[in-house]
Amino acid sequence: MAKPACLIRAEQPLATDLTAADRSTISLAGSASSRLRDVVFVVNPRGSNGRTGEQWKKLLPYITSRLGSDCNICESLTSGPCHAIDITREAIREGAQAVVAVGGDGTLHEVVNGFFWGGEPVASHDPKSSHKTALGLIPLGTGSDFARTYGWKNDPHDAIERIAKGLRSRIDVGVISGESGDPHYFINEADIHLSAKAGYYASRYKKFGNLCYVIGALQAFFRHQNRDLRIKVDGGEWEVCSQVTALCVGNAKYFGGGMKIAPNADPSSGNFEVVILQDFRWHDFILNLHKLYNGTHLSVKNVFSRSVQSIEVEEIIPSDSIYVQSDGEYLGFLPRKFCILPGAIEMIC
Ligand SMILES: Nc1ncnc2c1ncn2[C@@H]1O[C@H](COP(=O)(O)OP(=O)(O)OP(=O)(O)O)[C@@H](O)[C@H]1O
Repeated sequence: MAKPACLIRAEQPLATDLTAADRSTISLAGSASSRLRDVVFVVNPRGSNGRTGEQWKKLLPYITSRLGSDCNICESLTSGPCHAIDITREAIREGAQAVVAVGGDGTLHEVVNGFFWGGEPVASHDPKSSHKTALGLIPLGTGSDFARTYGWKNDPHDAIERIAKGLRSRIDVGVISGESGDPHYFINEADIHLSAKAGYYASRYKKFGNLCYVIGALQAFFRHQNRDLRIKVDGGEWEVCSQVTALCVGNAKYFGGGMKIAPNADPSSGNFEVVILQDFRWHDFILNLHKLYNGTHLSVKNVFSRSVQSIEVEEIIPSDSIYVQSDGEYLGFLPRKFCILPGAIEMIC
């Protein structure tokens, strides 16, 4: 079975102390003023197959002119997977007004994980500080699925206007715990089995844009076997879910580059929408693909949806053939429990 590219462990003590190199990646693009609050832009130059970095270079002068009189613009380019987590933690500790993820869902996922450490929200070093750091997003990824729930396009100018207005809304965050108990956070979707395997393969074909998800799904069906799982919802009794093709825990509506998998999910509701596909074959997937994209698949035979605050999942016969991803990032283990943290982050919406 494939190994995850990077395992985010929010309790890793290493992450508390940033190296000088980490600090130096946060640079001020405008003229810094101590009166103004910092807005830290965490940019993945490799997002969308390198297009994010190119777009960012053109965007920075506009951001400086649009926002520079109200805040210190801090630019921080990530050097590789997981770097965005450390940058975010450091920015929050230094009292940033906002940390803005610039890239796709993977970058947003890492920034969200940077809002937590040791199972707790990260706080400013300054005990007198009363403000909370907000999360912002300039969606510039391949799928940019989280943004779709809000109707946001990959249009950076719209995103900059949202940041300029600065309206905040509390949104829920999902927390995943494995056997070791190390928490791992997600903001969009966590999903198990076929869809996660499809996402894993899709990541190899990002140069084809959104088509990567269809290629990934077709490849995932090759040698795919549905699995019997048991689930426990909101601490109730264990229930058997036979022949599960995919189980999706939606905090927001979309995954896989625009599939509206959890059409009733709302990141401000305090609940996940869990959608379970059972006993699907590749031809069921093809026949219902248009319904998955427009969110009308809940009426299809063997598709079940429910609103939950927590769900525990186990394989009835343990195997190492179950793929799991959170926000499109491959996890590499079947976590025990998915719980909602209501209103855990203030987002610039
Ligand atoms: N400097 C870097 N070099 C290579 N990979 C990086 C770098 N910085 C971040 N990454 C990794 O790139 C991955 C993908 O980035 P991102 O999600 O921004 O773009 P995307 O995959 O094109 O978009 P989407 O996830 O919306 O489909 C992230 O998971 C992150 O770990």
